[in-house]
Amino acid sequence: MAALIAPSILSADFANLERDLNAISTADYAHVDVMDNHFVPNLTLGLPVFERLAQVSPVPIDAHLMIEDPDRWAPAYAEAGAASVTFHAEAAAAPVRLARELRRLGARAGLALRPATPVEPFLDLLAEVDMILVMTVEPGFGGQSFIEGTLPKIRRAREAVSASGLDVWIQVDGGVSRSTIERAADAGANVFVAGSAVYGAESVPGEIEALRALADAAHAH
Ligand SMILES: O=C(CO)[C@H](O)[C@H](O)COP(=O)(O)O
Repeated sequence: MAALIAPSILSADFANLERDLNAISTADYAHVDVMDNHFVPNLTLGLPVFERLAQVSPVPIDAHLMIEDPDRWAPAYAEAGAASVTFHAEAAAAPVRLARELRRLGARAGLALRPATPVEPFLDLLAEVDMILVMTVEPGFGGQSFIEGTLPKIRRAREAVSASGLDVWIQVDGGVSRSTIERAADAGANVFVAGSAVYGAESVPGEIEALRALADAAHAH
């Protein structure tokens, strides 16, 4: 299981998004956080900006929609060119219908869970999604500390995916850094979102490589 690194542009310079996307050209994905100030108490960007990011990004875009009513809005992000669109289980009215629609539009479908949302109700639906995002902080802001209590949930999700024989990715987002990535990888995550750790580093490509190496080494144990 190769570790995939998805730097979050929430920690980029919003006046220089194209430059800061080019800075992560060695990453596997660019993680774009869409926040509506309703589902989370923060506001980032919407479709018009997203469409341009998808056009100029050197790497595929992994959209994380922290918005209400994703049933209505998420398909447009797939149409705008997102390689992967992740919506929140707590916000979706019909998650299976929405995941099927995203796949029909050619995107990977991701289901996100806030730290307090259990994964168990969704384990029978693994065949309907391409990725489970276990939030390792409360969504809304970068720079928070990793919630260690989410590790058992990552582990249970990985065990269920392995038992199913399906290739469902498990992503972690929030507080991922050199000091936490190994524990998340050991618990079974294979896609790692990191905002402040990457964009705050002295060398952005160096940090991407260091995170990837640590996660790969943890997987190898
Ligand atoms: O979804 C998020 C917060 O809700 C983000 O992806 C956030 O950018 C993670 O940042 P950091 O790596 O600094 O914790």
